[in-house]
Amino acid sequence: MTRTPVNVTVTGAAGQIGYALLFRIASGHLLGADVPVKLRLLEIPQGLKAAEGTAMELDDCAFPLLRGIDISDDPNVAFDGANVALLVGARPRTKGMERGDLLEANGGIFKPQGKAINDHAADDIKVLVVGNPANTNALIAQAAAPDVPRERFTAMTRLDHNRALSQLSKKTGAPVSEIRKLTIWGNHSATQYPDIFHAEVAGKNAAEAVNDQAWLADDFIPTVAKRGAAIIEARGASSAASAANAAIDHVHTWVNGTADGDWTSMGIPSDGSYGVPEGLISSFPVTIKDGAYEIVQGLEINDFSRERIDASVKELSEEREAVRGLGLL
Ligand SMILES: NC(=O)c1ccc[n+]([C@@H]2O[C@H](COP(=O)([O-])OP(=O)(O)OC[C@H]3O[C@@H](n4cnc5c(N)ncnc54)[C@H](O)[C@@H]3O)[C@@H](O)[C@H]2O)c1
Ligand SMILES: O=C(O)C[C@H](O)C(=O)O
Repeated sequence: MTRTPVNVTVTGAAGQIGYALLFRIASGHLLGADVPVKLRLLEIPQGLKAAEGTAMELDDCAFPLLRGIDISDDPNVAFDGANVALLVGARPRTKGMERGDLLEANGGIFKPQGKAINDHAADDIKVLVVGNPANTNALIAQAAAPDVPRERFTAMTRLDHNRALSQLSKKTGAPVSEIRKLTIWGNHSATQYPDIFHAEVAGKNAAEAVNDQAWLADDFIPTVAKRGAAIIEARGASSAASAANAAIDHVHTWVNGTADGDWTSMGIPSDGSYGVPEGLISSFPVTIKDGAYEIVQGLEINDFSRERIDASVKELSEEREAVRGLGLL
């Protein structure tokens, strides 16, 4: 049976994450080995030539699933008919820039993109925001798209989730495949809280298996939370292939579901669960079935976790207030 291609829009397509992402989307890793895709690349005018070069390389791969590539600097064109949107392009923080300036500059990107999604995307649109500050950029785009169900706007914390899996695997010696139910709570920032109290390593409670509070507080949590900065320090550029990989994982799991007995972490609009104020786009443990996610309910949150979740959520609330103050919500 011939399937209709899925339209996948990628913003910031000429950037370093874009370069690591597009080939994997075109080869079937995003949606599945039997799902044809059409790529819609959005760039700013200065990025168009490089995006065209990437498109030439995509052509040269002769990917059987790739049914077309369109390139534009107009969000209204790039999001037309989009089924999946990966919002990667963002304004990076530069020297001397205050947080308010950064939020304002990103408002200038994510507000018009949200409006273009509202006006032109397909009814089943799923949006993943990767560009930082990802959670609040997702909130800005969502606010500009009142006709799109709000749960379709998500922010990426899957890279943090994957980083936490890897660190826990190194500590316990168990392969990543034997670790389940890890959670990233809060913001994709240094305040995020990677939680192993409900995680399992080879079927045993992870916190009990580790049994090392000092490692948890002084090594694991800061290593995961500050990994982005450590990569920048080491590479001289922010994470790209691992970020692209996490974006693939995020959408693949959103479309295909979580495994039985496991969950994943996604930045999603809060429904008030776990004391996270309603509407904030915060990371939660989620299970996914038939393309719809649900927050895992009923987890007992100990004092150690509560304090850290609250700190990250406070930061998200402050970011929301700041963009409200800028008239972006
Ligand atoms: N959530 C996460 O886990 C995570 C991880 C890594 C990086 N990031 C973020 O992802 C973003 C992209 O990273 P990168 O390394 O690819 O950056 P990059 O600078 O290499 O590429 C960004 C691209 O976006 C383009 N761009 C800028 N404004 C645009 C707009 N309005 N429309 C379309 N394109 C636009 C630029 O021209 C550039 O080509 C950054 O904000 C980075 O901080 C997030
Ligand atoms: O781009 C950054 O500031 C870091 C990035 O969000 C990461 O977690 O690697």
